[in-house]
Amino acid sequence: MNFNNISRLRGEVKLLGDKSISHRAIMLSSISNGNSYIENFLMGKDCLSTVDCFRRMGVDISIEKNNNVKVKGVGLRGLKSPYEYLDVGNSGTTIRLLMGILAGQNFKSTLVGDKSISKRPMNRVTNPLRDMGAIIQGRDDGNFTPITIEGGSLRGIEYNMPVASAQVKSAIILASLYADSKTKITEASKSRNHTEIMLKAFGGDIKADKNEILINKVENLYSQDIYVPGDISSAAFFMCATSMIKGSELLIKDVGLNPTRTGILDVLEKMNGNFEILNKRIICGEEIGDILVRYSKLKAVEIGGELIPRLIDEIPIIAVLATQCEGTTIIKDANELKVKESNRIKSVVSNLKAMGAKIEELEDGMIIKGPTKLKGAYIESFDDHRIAMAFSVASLIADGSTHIDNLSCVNISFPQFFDILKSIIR
Ligand SMILES: O=C(O)C1=C[C@@H](OP(=O)(O)O)[C@@H](O)[C@H](O)C1
Ligand SMILES: C=C(OP(=O)(O)O)C(=O)O
Repeated sequence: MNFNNISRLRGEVKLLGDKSISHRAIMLSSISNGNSYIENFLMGKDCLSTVDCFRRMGVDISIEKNNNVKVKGVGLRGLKSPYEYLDVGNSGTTIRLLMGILAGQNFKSTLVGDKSISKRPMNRVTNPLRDMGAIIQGRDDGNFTPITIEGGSLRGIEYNMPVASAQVKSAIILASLYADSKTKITEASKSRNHTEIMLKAFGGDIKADKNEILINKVENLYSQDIYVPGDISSAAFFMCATSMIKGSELLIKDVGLNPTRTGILDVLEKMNGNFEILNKRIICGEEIGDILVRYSKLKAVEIGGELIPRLIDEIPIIAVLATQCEGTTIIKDANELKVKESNRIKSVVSNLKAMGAKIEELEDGMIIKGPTKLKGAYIESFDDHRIAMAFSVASLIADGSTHIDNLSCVNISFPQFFDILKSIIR
């Protein structure tokens, strides 16, 4: 793949559904009563791992034309004991949210995943679920896969979140559906709230006010039709590419704009980016709109604190963008990057250094001085989809050719990435 000497990006694109919302749509539809239709589902490997796990527990899920999915819900207590391992592949969202649901089942099940998953910490979910009464075993006292969960009757807990993580929060919310008393979760920094929004639509008894969430048990959840908005985390690659390449202009249609996910827009605005939000509306409780973005001369910013959970997956591409900003960009408070598909602080710093960027690694982030003309290099993706895509964008603005290993990992979250990129290169 070589994208040297492109002159600009132009056009109109529509992206497949948001990854976080697609996972939740399969999970909640599976444990509700009735048939749910999911439109614009993300047919990426991670979301298909979620589909596979629920099929193994007896849920009839059919993938139909045009990225639509039909789920025949089995109800809160209708999942069947799987006779094989539940394989979550590369997906942190699948394993952590599923652990919450499995904690409430009257059967024992074992979760496995790929090499990357086997290194990601699960004790952040294991600990609160054990407090609720689940029996969980796994390597290093339930911290790493394979993880076996013996579910059963659970009790509600009061839980102050030690890390800003929507996966942990969602696992506790989903387990609370099976608990005999109320659960209260308090977040220090607000993480994405798609579970709260969708669960309410399915008939869950959940109240979310600022950083506090209260959940009570219900007898049933009821099926819903869900439209999944375009994934802002995928849109971010094209928004940043367009902002960096002179003469570029791109319209990205129907993107999810839930405020817990729009940190990238706040950053672009602070950098002096040129973009407009058009056609803003709400569908299935989620904000959605079109993003019209144009090239502009950018300036450095400081990124940290409560902004981090609102743009955590976008940091690799933001770091690439920062190399083109005038001044010093500081990214801090981003320790969570170390426990993603790769250690994203190290992956970003080593690859940007190889391309000639002025970048310094911090314990919890990085410092980038710009603007720098990047040069082509040999890039290691570390089999991390966001690293492969961020550096594919970096290659567009680099002198000389860039080689990135294992580009196929983009299929985890964005199988159409290269097709869409090719379609907008002018
Ligand atoms: O809940 C979710 O769908 C996600 C939450 C985030 O992880 P954490 O909860 O670990 O921050 C994010 O990085 C991941 O891509 C998706
Ligand atoms: C971290 C990510 O996903 P997950 O945690 O679901 O593997 C991601 O998509 O960047």
